[in-house]
Amino acid sequence: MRTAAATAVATKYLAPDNAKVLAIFGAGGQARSHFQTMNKIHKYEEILVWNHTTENGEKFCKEISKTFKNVRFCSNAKEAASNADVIVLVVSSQTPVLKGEWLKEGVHVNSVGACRPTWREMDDECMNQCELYVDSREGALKESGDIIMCQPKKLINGEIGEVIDGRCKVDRNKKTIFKSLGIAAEDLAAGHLVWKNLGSEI
Ligand SMILES: NC(=O)C1=CN([C@@H]2O[C@H](COP(=O)(O)OP(=O)(O)OC[C@H]3O[C@@H](n4cnc5c(N)ncnc54)[C@H](OP(=O)(O)O)[C@@H]3O)[C@@H](O)[C@H]2O)C=CC1
Ligand SMILES: O=C([O-])C1=[NH+]CCC1
Repeated sequence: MRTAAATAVATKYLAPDNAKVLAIFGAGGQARSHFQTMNKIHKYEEILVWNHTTENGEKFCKEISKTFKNVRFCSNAKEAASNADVIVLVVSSQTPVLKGEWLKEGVHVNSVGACRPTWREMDDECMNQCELYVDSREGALKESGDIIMCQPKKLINGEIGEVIDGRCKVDRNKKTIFKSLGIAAEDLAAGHLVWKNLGSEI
């Protein structure tokens, strides 16, 4: 849940205010936790799901349709991406699943998978069309295959912490990416919440 909470915070600061369509790429554990947190940021009218196996994608859609009616499985990744205002990539892929040529104006992409220096989930065109924000510059330059392998080399606009405290200004009309890799501050915040809510039980 802490990863999905971090994505939701990044989306709050980077995505267009009037986001109506969410696309989730992936149908595993992170897809489920992101479904829960992303709905707290925007009131989505539709959720589109793409997964490389249809069976698991449809199972995920059926599950979330119990609490969110307007959800649809797309067997074609382009269809999901090109209609979305916000995209969440939560796949264990080593090669790009999202292409820049599919992106809508002003879209915000949360890239949560591809956490190894040799793994990709976005193609170079996607990287180069978007303003790039990360959780940690140091981590991103060592761990993100999408950043390390991108040609031409992609510059990082800022860390999400710098956006939140106002040091880094964002133009929400532009296409944006939040590259998430996970940082210790998120674990500390999650641990603190658990501790606080346990209260007198411990
Ligand atoms: N940024 C961060 O802080 C964190 C990132 N992660 C990363 O998020 C990603 C998802 O994690 P999680 O949901 O827990 O993993 P799961 O194993 O639960 O789900 C993985 C998803 O990726 C799909 N998938 C597997 N192989 C491929 C492939 N070759 N191409 C496209 N899709 C594929 C699976 O589909 P199917 O099941 O149908 O095969 C499934 O939908 C992982 O890469 C993980 O490392 C995880 C935690 C924290
Ligand atoms: O921070 C984290 O827990 C992880 N980051 C990449 C995979 C798991």
